[in-house]
Order: sequence, then C-alpha cells, then structure tokens
Amino acid sequence: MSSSSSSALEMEIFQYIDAHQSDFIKDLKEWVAVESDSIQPHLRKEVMQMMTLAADRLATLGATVNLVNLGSHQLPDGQVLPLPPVLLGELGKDPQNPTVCFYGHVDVQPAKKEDGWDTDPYTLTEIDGNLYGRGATDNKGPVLAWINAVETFSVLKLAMPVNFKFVIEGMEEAGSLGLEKVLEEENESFFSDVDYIVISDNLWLSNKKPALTYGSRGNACFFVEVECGSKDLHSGTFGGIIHEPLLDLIALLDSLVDSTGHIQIPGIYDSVAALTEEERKLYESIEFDLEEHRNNCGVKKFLYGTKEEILLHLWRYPSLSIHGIEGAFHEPGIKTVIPAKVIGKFSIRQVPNMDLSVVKKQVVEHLEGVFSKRNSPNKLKVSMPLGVKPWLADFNDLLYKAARRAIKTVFGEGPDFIRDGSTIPVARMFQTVTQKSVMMLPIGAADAGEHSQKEKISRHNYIEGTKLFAAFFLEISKLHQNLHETSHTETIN
Ligand SMILES: C[C@H](N)C(=O)N[C@@H](Cc1c[nH]cn1)C(=O)O
Ligand SMILES: [Zn+2]
Ligand SMILES: [Zn+2]
Repeated sequence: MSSSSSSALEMEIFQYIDAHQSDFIKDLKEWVAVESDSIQPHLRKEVMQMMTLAADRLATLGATVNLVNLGSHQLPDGQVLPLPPVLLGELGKDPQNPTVCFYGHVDVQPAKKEDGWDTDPYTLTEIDGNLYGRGATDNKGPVLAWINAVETFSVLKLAMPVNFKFVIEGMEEAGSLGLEKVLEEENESFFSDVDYIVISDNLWLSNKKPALTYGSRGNACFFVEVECGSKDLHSGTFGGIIHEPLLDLIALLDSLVDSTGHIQIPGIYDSVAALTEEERKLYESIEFDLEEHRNNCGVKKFLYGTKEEILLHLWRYPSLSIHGIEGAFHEPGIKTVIPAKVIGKFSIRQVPNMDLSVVKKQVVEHLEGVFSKRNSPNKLKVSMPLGVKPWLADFNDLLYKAARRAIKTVFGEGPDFIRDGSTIPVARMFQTVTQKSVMMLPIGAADAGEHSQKEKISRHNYIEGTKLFAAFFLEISKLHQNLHETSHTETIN
C-alpha cells in the first residue's frame, strides 16, 4: 500500500481492514465450504443454500434484500431443475451520493480432490500466503471483499460515500440462465437510479500488477451429437463392420481447428472488427511477462511468440476449444465397447463484431459438410445450447478514472488497461439493458487458477482487494460529486 498518497480517512479504513484479516478469511472459509457447483444437477441444493448465505450476510449489514425467483430450466436430458434466485440488494439512499451497483456470482465450477488438488477444494486452506479453495477467486473472494469494504464503513460509523446496490447470482458458470429477463424487468425500477456498474469476476494480466478490464469475449457453446442406434456394442462382435459414432465425431472435432490454432470454419473470421493503429499501440505499452504467463499456464510453449500476438489472440480474435465428449468411455482401465451415442462439446469465444446467429449457421454448415463426406449412416445433430455476446466499454469513463486512482492508492502503481479472453455474460447484458457504464475491477492475480485445480486467492490480494474497493467508493463519490457540481454551475451560468 502506498501510504504517502492515502488520506487520514483511508488510513483509518485500511488499518481496520488489516486488523480484521482473520475475520474476513473466516467468512471466505464458510462460503468456500458450500459446494455451490451450478453445473452438476445434484448440487443445485447447495447453490440455493449459498444464495441464502449471501442474502443473510447482506441483510446483517442492513441491506434490503430481495431474492427474485427465476423458475426452472430443462437440461438436455429432459430433467427439470429449479433455478437459484437472483439476489437484488440495496444499502443507502442518499440523493447526494452516486449509486454503484456491484455484480458477483456465488456459484462455482466443479472440483474434486482427485482432479489433482493438494487440499480439499471445499476447505479453504492457507499455504504460504495463498488461500486455496474452489471459488476463492471465482468469485466468492471478490464478492466478500466488496462486502467487507462496505462493512468497514458501517462498523467504523463512517458516512457511506456511495449508495450500494447488489446483483448476486448463482448460475454464472452455467451461462447466467434467467438473468437477462430480471435485468429487463428491473430496468425501470431497481436499475433506474444506478449510476455505475462494477463487476469483479476476472483476473489481472500478471501475478503482481493490478488491472482494469474494459472488454471481454463472448462464448458460443456447441453440442455435436452422433448416434448409430439405441445401445452400446461389443467391439469384437461389431467392430470393423459398422460406422462408429466416435470415429465420426473425432473426425468432426478434428476439422474445427488446425495445428496453428486457426479456426477452419469457413467465414468465421469475416466480421471480426479490424485492428486499429491506436489499439496496436495500446497493446505495445502493456506490461506482459510471457514467461510468467507460460508458468501460470503450465505448458511448454504457446502458439505465438510475441506479447502482441498473444494478447491479440486472447482478446481480439476468436478461439475454439474442445471441452469433452459425453458418452465416450473415460474411466481408468479398458472397456471394449463401441458407444452408441456420443456428444462432442466445444465453444467459440467470439469477439466484436461477430454475430451469434451467423456463427451458429457457419458451424452447422461446416459440420454437416464434413459429415456428408464420410458417407456415414449415423444420425448427426448440432445445437448451440448457449450463446453469450462479447462486451467492450469506453475506458475514458469516470468509473475507470476513479478505479485507477484507488488502485494507485492501494497498490502504489497504476493498472494495466486490459481486455479479457473469458466471458462474463452479464457484462454485455448490463450494457445493453441498462445503458449504464460498466467496468470490471478484478482483484485476482493471473495465477489464481480459475476453473482449474488448486484455485486460490492470495491473502494479499484478498485483503488489498478489500482496501481497493473501499478506496474506490471514496474516489467515485468525489469524482461524481465534482462532475455534478460542474454541470450544475454550467447550467446556472
Ligand atoms: C470469467 C468468469 N469468471 C468465468 O469463468 N466465466 C465463464 C462463463 C461462461 C462462458 N460460457 C459458459 N460459461 C467462462 O468464461 O467460461
Ligand atoms: Zn466467475
Ligand atoms: Zn468461472
């Protein structure tokens, strides 16, 4: 923390946060202990429990909390599951203050110790200053850091510099199902007095240097299903005489990307927004340690050798990843079977100005074309169960200025202005529906291991992140009031 640039008020707040680290970590431990995995149907109850825990925590702070029922959704196998409610919370209504709405999610990606964790993923464990646990960074830690910062003002009996609103959901990892409808329904009510929207659900670009994020890629998720009949078959009895679904599927999946990472679907790059000279220059000025990034990733070599190429391919160009095959034998040992039905799962991270319906058409036509050349009698079905649009904001907005100042105060250096290769569905929804300024203010470092084994948040990032949010409240309040005083004076003159 750079104390030279901190005010007496900030010092008081930061000292309180430092002194209460163990309480904040205890709260995170309690949240991580709930296996609120929104992907696996049998864990939906835990997601519900997690929503209640978050609601109780905010209510204890004095916030008004409304859990909005989203009804249910149907899984591809026909099973109907209740959706967790969306939490809309509110604290403070001072007309002098700006209203800042914070978004976060309390569901997590699946995790099992056997996947390769050193510790139980649902028991927050501190090792060498790192707090390991599923959801520590994605996204329970940042949600709690924001709440800790609000609580600090309250406990110290300090005047709240902003009015707070909260949108907390439990289905982000499954594509934020049901959320867009709530935003649309609440646009004229809950969101009507919101001035700014802040999301803290992504990572810095480096392990040490803070960042501010002004764009994220979208995601088009695909299922490609190949079926030969209703039952699995013995590979000794039928192998060699039938068109095997898994062979068809592997050929289809293999046709998607070449060995240089280039997507092979005709037309897919056609509408990608052209790179401007200004953008290229911006990328040149970003500090990015290729070696550190490679170490975080744990691979031997990247597809590209320069910083600019890597950033462009993470933020500015689409990428295609294959995630898995449902129905294929994947357990240890040998099972001499020919699976009757297999479903390949892949997704395309898309960028401005790609259109989701065009992407879908291109994918379907490409796969049908490849399949028809195989003369297979099997049944092919291609679907796009989820389509999320990319998001891009103007980083010259007041919101970014306030966050940059707060980062400088807490971390002693200004942030990298970055885009993100991953997807936060709500970012574009907020922008389109509410038309308010949206910013991503991450507190997780690049080595946090989101979605991976050994996910963590460092004690440093969690605690300094809490201070960052508190400093941000003060900065946005000042800048907002200055702006309004100036515009008021201009109106009078
Ligand atoms: C960045 C955020 N923490 C995250 O992990 N988002 C998910 C959302 C998603 C996209 N498609 C399906 N879910 C991600 O980027 O994978
Ligand atoms: Zn997340
Ligand atoms: Zn995630």
